[in-house]
Amino acid sequence: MSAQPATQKKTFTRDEVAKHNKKGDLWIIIDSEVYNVSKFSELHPGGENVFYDEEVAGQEATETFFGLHVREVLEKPQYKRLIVGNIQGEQPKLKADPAGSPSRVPYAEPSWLSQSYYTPYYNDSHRRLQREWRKYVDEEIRDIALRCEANGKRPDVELVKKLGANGINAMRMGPGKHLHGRKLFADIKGEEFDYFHELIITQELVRCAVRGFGDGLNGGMVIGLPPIMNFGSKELKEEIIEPVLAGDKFICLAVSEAFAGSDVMGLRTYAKKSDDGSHYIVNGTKKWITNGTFADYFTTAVKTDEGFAVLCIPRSVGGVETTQIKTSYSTTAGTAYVTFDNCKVPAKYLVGEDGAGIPVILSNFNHERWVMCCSTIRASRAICEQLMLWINQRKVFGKPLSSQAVVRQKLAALISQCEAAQTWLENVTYQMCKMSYKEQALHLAGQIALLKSWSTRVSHEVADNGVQIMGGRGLTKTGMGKFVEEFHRTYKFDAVLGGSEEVLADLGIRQALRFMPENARL
Ligand code: HEM
Repeated sequence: MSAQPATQKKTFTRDEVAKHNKKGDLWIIIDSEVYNVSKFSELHPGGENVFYDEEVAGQEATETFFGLHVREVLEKPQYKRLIVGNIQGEQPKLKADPAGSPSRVPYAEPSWLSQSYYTPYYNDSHRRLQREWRKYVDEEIRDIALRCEANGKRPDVELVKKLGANGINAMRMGPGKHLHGRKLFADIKGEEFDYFHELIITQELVRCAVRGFGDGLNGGMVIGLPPIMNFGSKELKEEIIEPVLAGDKFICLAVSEAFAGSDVMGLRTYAKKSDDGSHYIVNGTKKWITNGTFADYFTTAVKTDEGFAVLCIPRSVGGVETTQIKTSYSTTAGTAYVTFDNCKVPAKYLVGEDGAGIPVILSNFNHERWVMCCSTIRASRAICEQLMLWINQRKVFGKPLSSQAVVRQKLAALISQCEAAQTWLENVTYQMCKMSYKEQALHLAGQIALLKSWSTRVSHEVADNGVQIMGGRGLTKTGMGKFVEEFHRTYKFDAVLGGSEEVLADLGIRQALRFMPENARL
């Protein structure tokens, strides 16, 4: 039988396929589907020769294929076109589950999403949000995310506007009055929205495994808008909040400088109030400002004659320059070096009181750190899923990698840490749901600091051992190890940003010492 045109799908016996085993007439079988690779073999990125092996040419190549490629290769239209038919009486068994489905790989989902498990925390509205948001992320966001991550361009403004229209941008700001009466994604009621809903939004987005894009997609809003919402004047709120939530304007938080990172007291950016009090003249620089390259507003920590203050500086006042910083993640995050050069900022852009800027900046730290815990813990789990898939399908010395005890030991340690981290996170989230903002500041600042500090230690273990388990592929930007490579290159962001691992560990213990009973003795 001669090679069929790619469009004509037929059924074949294995004996028929076996006859197409030479250059110019070359077929292989993958997952019961017959591929005509006669022409493709010359273009194959893995080389032409691999196809002429007698165990490959005209033969069943499923296991060989999955030892070397990710499934997504077969899902690309240019390769789907190579299919000429099926093996008689057989059906594909290895197709991906539909978009939005829960993963069936053990430990790939937090236990509340695993079959047969119960949970005290999540109700029907959480489950509805999770189902619909995962589908949306898989179908509407993932491809854009992969494209932007690769080309380094900012996330599509159209997408941000869609997320404004369906309520997601507002939901990412956490529970509160801004959600009451608003139309929200998955028909969640603003009044019932709690921190578990927010956790779901954050954790599901992380599954795309594109760290730069994740921060690029309004990361600046998540940390830059709360000071306006909590401390801004009525006029400021009216000017900024809705346009940002709608995706018409972009905002970022500008605190860290080349001179000062976690050491907020060392900031040098200075805002000099005019004699008539009508405006400030701002001079200084800011560094590592997420979304800074495209932000319209900069929620900026400054020094003033009164001490510290926060000014929400519009780019439009002039004198604001932003340049892209190249970091270890994609430039899609819009990370900027910002210079303020004699910016004349009207006094109405003061957020809170002049001289009382520190509480404005500090007030959102717990929430910001908790969001970072949500994402780093979920990203670590996603990597464990990749590792489970890898050890299951990769063969070494003729046996699956999973047959090596040392590999199982490593994975056991990683999965245990991910499980423990998620459980701790859910406990903290539950406390947040029960406590007022003030109570959270008092009782949870230390807990959240310790949780974030430990979560990024877990990420470190996952990244480090993930590469060891994947080998060279864990250091390669394409192919089977690409998510492990990306995680290994970017997990440190969470360990450094939002309070470094060591500073937070220390904060956790210092907070605890404040509560030591006076009569505590060994
Ligand atoms: C329809 C069948 C096939 C298609 C569409 C295909 C496609 C690809 C693509 C796109 C890559 C580069 C992407 C990546 O790094 O994963 C690749 C790499 C490779 N392929 Fe294939 N391939 C096919 C079958 C095979 C078979 C049957 C073998 C082995 C006998 C093979 C061996 C390789 C090797 C060794 C590499 C390099 C992998 C690496 O660098 O880790 N391919 N293939």
